[in-house]
Amino acid sequence: MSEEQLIEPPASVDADRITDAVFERIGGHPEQWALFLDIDGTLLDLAPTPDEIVVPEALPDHLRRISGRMGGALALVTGRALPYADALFRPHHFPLAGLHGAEMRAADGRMIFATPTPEFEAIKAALVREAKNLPGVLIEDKGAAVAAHYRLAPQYEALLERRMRHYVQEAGPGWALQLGKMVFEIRPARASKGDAVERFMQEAPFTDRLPLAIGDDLTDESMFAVANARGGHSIRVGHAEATTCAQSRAVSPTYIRSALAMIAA
Ligand SMILES: O=P(O)(O)OC[C@H]1O[C@H](O[C@H]2O[C@H](CO)[C@@H](O)[C@H](O)[C@H]2O)[C@H](O)[C@@H](O)[C@@H]1O
Repeated sequence: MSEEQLIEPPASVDADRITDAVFERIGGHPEQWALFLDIDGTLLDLAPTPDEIVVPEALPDHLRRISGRMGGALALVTGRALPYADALFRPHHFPLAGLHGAEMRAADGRMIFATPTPEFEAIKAALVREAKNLPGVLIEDKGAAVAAHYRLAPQYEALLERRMRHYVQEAGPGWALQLGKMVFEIRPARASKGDAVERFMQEAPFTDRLPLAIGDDLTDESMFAVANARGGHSIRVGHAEATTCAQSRAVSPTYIRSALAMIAA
């Protein structure tokens, strides 16, 4: 047996082949598809802190061109706060769901806002105070959601999870704990990314199209389920070992960006 035969192909090879075929179908018939894109870890490489992400220069224009080819049926669906996510792709504005689906700007510009209650503001303040004693832990205040990041301080993962479970209970039934990549978040319980995709699909220009949902994290699983149920397709970006209901895989945001660049061209 040659050395080459001894090396196992990466698990993602077949999955990427399927993913290639999906992008080819969309490129060939953009009018039949609706595209739902997660941001961190899907369009953008993960960074050590939330504000250190880099938006590759060509990406906003590529998204704009694809959106044009798809008759506007491209939406961003993110855990970020809506204004933050929006600013990333300036000067373009796409239909957008923020805070894991709790706030939205529909294709016609209509807004759904999520407002923090005074009790939730108090919880955020307590969390900020507590994090001062946990060096490296970053608290991201997103208005009606809050994220506690431990990427720079993994030693606090267990402690932080306990504290976030405590705070979400204190916040009451209107709030939910969202696990993510080196982050614990408290977000409004009433909506998910799946709900957001479902809402977009009720309205033009998304109706009667096949949804393709692309994401990399637990929060994206609900939009994969909606895309699958509607006969579309779902792609999970990243390591093959994560359990997912996505129909195919892609290795990295770099892969996703180059596939999108091809459709844009
Ligand atoms: O739904 P997404 O668009 O994927 O947003 C999910 C969360 O992404 C951000 O945190 C993650 O990315 C950071 C930058 O790469 C990284 O430092 C962090 O460890 C990740 O968890 C964002 O800060 C959160 O608000 C989003 O909910």
